[in-house]
Amino acid sequence: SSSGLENQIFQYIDLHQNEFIQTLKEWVAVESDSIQPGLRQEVTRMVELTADRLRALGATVELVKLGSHKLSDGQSLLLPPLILAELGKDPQKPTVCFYGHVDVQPAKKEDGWKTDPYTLTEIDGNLYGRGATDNKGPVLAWINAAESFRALKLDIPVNLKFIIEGMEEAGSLGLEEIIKKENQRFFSDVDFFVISDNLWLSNRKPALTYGSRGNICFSVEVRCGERDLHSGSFGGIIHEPMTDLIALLDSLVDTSGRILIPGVYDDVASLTEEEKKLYEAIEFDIEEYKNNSGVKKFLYDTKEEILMHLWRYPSLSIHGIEGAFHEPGIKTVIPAKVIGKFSIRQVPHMDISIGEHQVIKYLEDVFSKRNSPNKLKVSVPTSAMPWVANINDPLYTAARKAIKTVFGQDPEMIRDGATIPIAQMFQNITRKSVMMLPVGAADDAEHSQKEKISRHNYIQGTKLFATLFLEIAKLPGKLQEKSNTTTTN
Ligand SMILES: NCC(=O)N[C@@H](Cc1c[nH]cn1)C(=O)O
Ligand SMILES: [Zn+2]
Ligand SMILES: [Zn+2]
Repeated sequence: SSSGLENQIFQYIDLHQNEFIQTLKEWVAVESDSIQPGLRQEVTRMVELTADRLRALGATVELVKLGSHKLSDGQSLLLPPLILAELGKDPQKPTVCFYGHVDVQPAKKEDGWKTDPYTLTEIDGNLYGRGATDNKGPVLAWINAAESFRALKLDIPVNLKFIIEGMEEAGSLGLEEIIKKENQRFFSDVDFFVISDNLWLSNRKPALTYGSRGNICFSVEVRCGERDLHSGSFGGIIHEPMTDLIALLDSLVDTSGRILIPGVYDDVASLTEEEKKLYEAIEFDIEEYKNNSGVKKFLYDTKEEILMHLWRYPSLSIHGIEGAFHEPGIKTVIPAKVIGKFSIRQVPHMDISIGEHQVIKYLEDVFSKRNSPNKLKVSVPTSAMPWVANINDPLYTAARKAIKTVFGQDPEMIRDGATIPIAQMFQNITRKSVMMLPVGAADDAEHSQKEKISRHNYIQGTKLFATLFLEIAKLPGKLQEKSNTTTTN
């Protein structure tokens, strides 16, 4: 149950919910798509808008330049700056660093959205819009939580730090270098890292996340010449790049979802009896999860198999083909250059560099058997490591308590099938505690045409973060440890 202080904060949050939603609407209106080069300025504008909001909160904000990156056509494009901000610097208080991203996946009304993706629209308690749950809503919920303390003239019981990026959906370009560089400076006094960039496993039951899969993204280019050709004048007498590419892509997974690249499963962590029991104990409604996807049948029928194939086994997905004719209608062309995009979600203890090598070698072998004179080029634009944390860490204890207070129930302890590149970077580079605390529900349709966050989850999420500040401040040991360090220094 909640304390008087918590009730005061909750009441403030409830009373101001429409203002919090209005800000989310302003953020969703910015088309901060980090994938399409033409929208890069909007991502930068979104980062600046976020910086303004943090300054209004009283935070000190640094905008760190990340340089530029090379596009597949050789052009170089400026990366949006990264935000490092801090609010409070009391050596007696623990320091919590929050990570979030304000870039979004691409979205167009024509993709099949019922509402305009960049106009946050409330229908039956759900707020639809690109970025509503991934990740603008959760970032704002954290800011709203801090703002509520300040508006009530209450002391925030923890020091807050923020790292907010604008390139997450494109693979967190430039991020790792900064974390390494700032480890001894900006991150040196951070005690806890909190990431809120994933979803619950259920539509209603809150969750706490202690692991995520990594990802290796591949680009497979097949080219026959400089320009597209008329399929009447050349069809039948040349080796077509698209035919080669489709054969390559078709060689990657079998109909049971098994990856066909030799060696890919070799290093995957073996399943212990103890781990097996974890899956049995989880509450997971297969029908609900299926409904959320809109798909009639999954590759697996049992809860245990489904969860293991999302969390602890690798998967391979084919995302698209650049250069392929994809518009409605007919265009009788032979594309001269096509680039297939696929990725492998990596799990502990797979090795990225071995994985890359195995995949490239396999594609070259398959291609060589086709006796095609076309040029094959395989590259790895981005990769990220999987992450698993220790759930006995005090940070998880604080979060469990906060969840119980706000939602009246214990969280499901889960891992995530998606990738948050920064999770493993934080853990590996800083050696501090890292936790993912989702506020969105399983039916939020991240990356899809019906992305939403419910009003309930957005507002309760704001309360959850405010409660987490209070719970972290109550953790034993930390204060003492900190004041000891201060005295000895
Ligand atoms: N909400 C997190 C998310 O969607 N992350 C992306 C990150 C990524 C991985 N490879 C390229 N981008 C994801 O697809 O998991
Ligand atoms: Zn995200
Ligand atoms: Zn995402």
